[in-house]
Amino acid sequence: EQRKSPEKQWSLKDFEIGKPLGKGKFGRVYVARELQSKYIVALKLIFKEQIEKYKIHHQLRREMEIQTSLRHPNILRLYGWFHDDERIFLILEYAHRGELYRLLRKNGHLSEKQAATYIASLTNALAYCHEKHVIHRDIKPENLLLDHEGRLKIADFGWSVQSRSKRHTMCGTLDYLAPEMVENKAHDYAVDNWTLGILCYEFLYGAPPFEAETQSDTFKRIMRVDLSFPSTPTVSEDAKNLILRVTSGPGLHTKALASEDFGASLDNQECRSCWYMRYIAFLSF
Ligand SMILES: COCCOc1ccc2cc1OCC(=O)N(C)CCCNCc1c[nH]c3ncnc(c13)N2
Repeated sequence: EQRKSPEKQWSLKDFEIGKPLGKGKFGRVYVARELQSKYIVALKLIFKEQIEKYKIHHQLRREMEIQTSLRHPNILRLYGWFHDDERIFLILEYAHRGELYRLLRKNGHLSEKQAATYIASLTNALAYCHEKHVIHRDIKPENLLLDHEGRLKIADFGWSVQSRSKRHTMCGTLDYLAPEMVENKAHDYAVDNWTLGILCYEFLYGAPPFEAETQSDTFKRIMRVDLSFPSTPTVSEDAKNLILRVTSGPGLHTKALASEDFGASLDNQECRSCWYMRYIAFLSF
């Protein structure tokens, strides 16, 4: 019978390390070339002592299992991993044009067409994740990358969870968190939908809608959904309606969550959430 080839055991000697691509909370990312195939990848190095110190074994293992299982054009591939005495190495798809964040900061804000393209890619990637019961929970511009064709890739599923029930873990930077997250309440797929609205606002205006001097002020603004549209740059009514509709989104889902048969409703919740996401994708063209 066809024998499955044993998983190749990679090691550092299989790669030639290139320039650093950036430094994250738990590790650095480098461009690298696999010597045999000459294939260009990104290598993320995470020091084991950091994993011990921040006790992120489970989170990292869950993230690696999730990202390895996901296959979508807008989700950065995790091809495999290996480790030596002090480091873990993630072998990742390389995004040649780097972080969307830099493009946003360089241009100040994006055109509606560009914003709509990225939001549609994000929506499709998140709808795919939700169909596989994965909630990302930490979508922010730093984790959005662009490949050599300018196609959006979501990286860093550090806070993602395989979810069949309510989640209670507090995570993510405050700016992008939905009300039920900042209230540390049970949350579900809708939190990623909410973040789409926040990102859409940031793509079009150059800053997230609830930015404030202090975290507690941002917290209050999120809870009040205290969102307003500056007079410049000029943004179409359709785009504003999309943002308003999605940031009122948690209300829709929260009603379903509040119902005592939450578990049962989860299935329609999922299909509602996926329907909702596809609807957003349709709207954002
Ligand atoms: C536990 O970790 C899970 C995987 O997390 C990541 C995978 C790939 C990443 C970044 C990831 O996490 C975020 C992070 O480390 N930074 C914000 C610093 C580096 C920014 N990368 C910039 C970059 C430029 N071209 C790239 N092509 C592929 N991957 C890249 C980059 N970065």
